[in-house]
Amino acid sequence: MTRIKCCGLTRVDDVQLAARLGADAVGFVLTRKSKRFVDPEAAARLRDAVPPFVSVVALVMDDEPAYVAEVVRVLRPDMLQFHGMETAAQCAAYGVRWLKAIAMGEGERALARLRDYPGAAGLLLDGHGLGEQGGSGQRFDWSLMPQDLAQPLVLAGGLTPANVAEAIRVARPWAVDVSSGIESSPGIKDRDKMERFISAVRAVPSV
Ligand SMILES: O=C(O)c1ccccc1NCC(=O)[C@H](O)[C@H](O)COP(=O)(O)O
Repeated sequence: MTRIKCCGLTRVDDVQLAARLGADAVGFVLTRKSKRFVDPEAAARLRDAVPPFVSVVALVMDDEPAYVAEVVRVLRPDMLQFHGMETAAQCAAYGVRWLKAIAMGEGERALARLRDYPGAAGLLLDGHGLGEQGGSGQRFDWSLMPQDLAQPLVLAGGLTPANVAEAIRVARPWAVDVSSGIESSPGIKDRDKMERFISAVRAVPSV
């Protein structure tokens, strides 16, 4: 069964809907560089709407260590997701399990970076280019998804209700991550798109 993370949520209703529909994780974007930014206190209020057994992921991107520490203290996320140029040592500095996003926009050249984060709980392969932001709906060549890494891989970037089943068949990820593909505008999730996305993932037979 492919796990599902819905990212970039900013509203309690969207958090509750994602959980009700069966999302395994919800992501809050804590970096001020994002159109989906929520501050640590607002994210903590969203967290209070997350039921048991649904994971809370806090996304940061080249943010100051003191700010990331504040995010950890106020939000108490289950996991941090680093979306910038952070090193493995920087990601590991907070005593919280972490994911590292790898910018796959450069194609095959990006694959070398997958070996740089042995301590990550998982690697999230996203369609943006190095130094660019995620959450932009850019996809990459799914056939580049490695099948021989020990760490769980999360497929992200440009996934939609219409393409996610094919993406899973090609890339065979541990989990999928979606943001703009289930939105009506940045940070505002669309009920129908979210329902169709999660149904499409669940309809793919397990391998
Ligand atoms: O969502 C943002 O605005 C954002 C800003 C800066 C860094 C990362 C950001 N988002 C990452 C994600 O939401 C997802 O991990 C992923 O990129 C999927 O996005 P999408 O292609 O829109 O489905």
